Amino acid sequence: ESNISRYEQEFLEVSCIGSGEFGSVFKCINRLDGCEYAVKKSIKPVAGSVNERSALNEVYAHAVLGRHQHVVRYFSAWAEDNHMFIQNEFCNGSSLEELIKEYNEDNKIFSQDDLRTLLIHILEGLKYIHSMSLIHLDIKPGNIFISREKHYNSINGDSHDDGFEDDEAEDVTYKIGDLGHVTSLHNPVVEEGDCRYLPREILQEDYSHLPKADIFALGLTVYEAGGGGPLPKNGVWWHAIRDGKLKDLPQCTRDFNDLFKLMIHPDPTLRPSAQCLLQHPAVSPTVSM
Ligand SMILES: Cn1cc(CCO)c2c3c(c(-c4ccccc4Cl)cc21)C(=O)NC3=O
Repeated sequence: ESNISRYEQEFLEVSCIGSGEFGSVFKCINRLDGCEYAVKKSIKPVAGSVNERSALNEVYAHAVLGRHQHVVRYFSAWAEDNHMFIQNEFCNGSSLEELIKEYNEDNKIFSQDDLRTLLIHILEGLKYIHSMSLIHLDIKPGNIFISREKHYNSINGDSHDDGFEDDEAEDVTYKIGDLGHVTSLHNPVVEEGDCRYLPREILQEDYSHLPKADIFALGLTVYEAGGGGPLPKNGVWWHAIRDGKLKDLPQCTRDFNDLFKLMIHPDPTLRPSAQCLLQHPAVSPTVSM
């Protein structure tokens, strides 16, 4: 019957985990499989509007991008009673934006190794997205979600509990989410992302090197996680960054700081690709045979 909502039928709503002009995101439990999901509920966009294109883009992108460890997994999308729903993988460790806020409040900083892990995970995700001739166009801390898995490896196999939690290891996985700005490399329809992470060439409507816009945004995202934020939305400092000027992060080496400058280079052709950065000595130190 039309008045029974699929959302209510299939999901138990646990809590609201985000809301904005886009709509609201809920942590839900699927009544059939008992798993947790993130379900975004938004007002159904007007047919033919920019919002509809963006909403359809998101679902097309998820459908094409299938499954990758560093891209938030998509399960389903549907429309009912003037709303649109998209059901994604629930990442239990909140967003990078929230984690950066916590670190700032607790006066903690990401170590260079933490930054390297973040960089590698998102580069792997971007390498996959770009390999499908797609561009994300809104890489930023608020669109990077974290999954944490606890592993209990029994130390040297003996069963007695020495009372220390050292047998608890925690794996953190960073995932690219929110594919609402994704566009195709070949016939790009650019919906600009957050201006704090936007390279100058996109503002000037030069779409000839779109994958490098994601590299630029990732460079500033990792820089911000390392304590380089908050990033300007406009003004003199916004332009200084687009001229390639970034203060060094004190916890990082010369090489790592130079990596940020390379990723945000004013000339997009001089920014390395995701594939190239993954082989950069400062990112994955080459094993000297
Ligand atoms: C605000 N917010 C908080 C979270 C939980 C992070 O620990 C979250 C998620 C998503 C999304 C999301 C973003 C864009 C489109 C659809 C969804 Cl479900 C939003 C999320 C998503 O796709 N998966 C999430 O975990």
